[in-house]
Amino acid sequence: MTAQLNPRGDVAVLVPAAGAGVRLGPGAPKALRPLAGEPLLVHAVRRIAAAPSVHTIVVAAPAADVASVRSMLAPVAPVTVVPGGAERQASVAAALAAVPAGPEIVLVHDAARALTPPELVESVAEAVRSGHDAVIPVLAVVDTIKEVDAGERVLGTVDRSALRAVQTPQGFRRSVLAAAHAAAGDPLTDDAGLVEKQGVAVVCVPGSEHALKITRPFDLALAEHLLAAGA
Ligand SMILES: Nc1ccn([C@@H]2O[C@H](COP(=O)(O)OP(=O)(O)OP(=O)(O)O)[C@@H](O)[C@H]2O)c(=O)n1
Ligand SMILES: C[C@](O)(CO)[C@H](O)COP(=O)(O)O
Repeated sequence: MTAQLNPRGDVAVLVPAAGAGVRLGPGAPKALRPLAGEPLLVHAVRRIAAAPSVHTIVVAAPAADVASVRSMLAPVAPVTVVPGGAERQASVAAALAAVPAGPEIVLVHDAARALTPPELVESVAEAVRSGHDAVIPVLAVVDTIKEVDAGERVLGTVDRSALRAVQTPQGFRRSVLAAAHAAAGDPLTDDAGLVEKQGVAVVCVPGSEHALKITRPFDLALAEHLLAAGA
């Protein structure tokens, strides 16, 4: 059954899904690879669509797969699909350009974080709604972190108490994200980085273990187990 989005919602979610997935190994573009029999992108969009505040979803798909992604997502939720770019940043910019008038909160969410719970979408959106210009979900860093030189010799141990591992969805006041992308230079790995460069304060909210980014084969295996356990 196709999920209905909320016409009175105030949130647009951009879903960059155009990456190759090199670190996952050879195969189809990562967002189209199966997890428990369905593409990662289907899992991701289903969870976004279940968040009550979501008004619009725009997916940036691999350019060669736009038509097939449209057909694939039609039974899941009403989405707009645009061709992505060579870098994540370009994919996000393409999706942002396709957001209709209305939503004043924009979230950017990796298709690769396919098991992200709808509650995290809502908590990031609510933090923006409450007055923050830019919000990122984070987890504490659990390993000891070493700084090393080019020869893998340890230079020192980093104080991890001030470090955070950053997830998506990242949430922004729409005008703030648009201005950051309009001013963007060399590609950065996340949208909060662009906003930081504009001098905008970025605040953290608690992330979710289920929002792991499926990057390497182990992550895919872990996601299979999490799904089997009810994620
Ligand atoms: N040109 C790109 C590159 C990445 N992404 C998306 O950005 C998200 C985060 O990127 P990552 O998980 O690192 O994906 P890949 O770039 O595909 O991974 P790799 O570096 O292993 O190829 C993913 O949902 C990916 O599809 C995108 O839309 N367009
Ligand atoms: C946006 C992101 O998922 C936050 O952790 C991450 O920065 C994507 O970067 P990657 O280099 O494509 O893994």
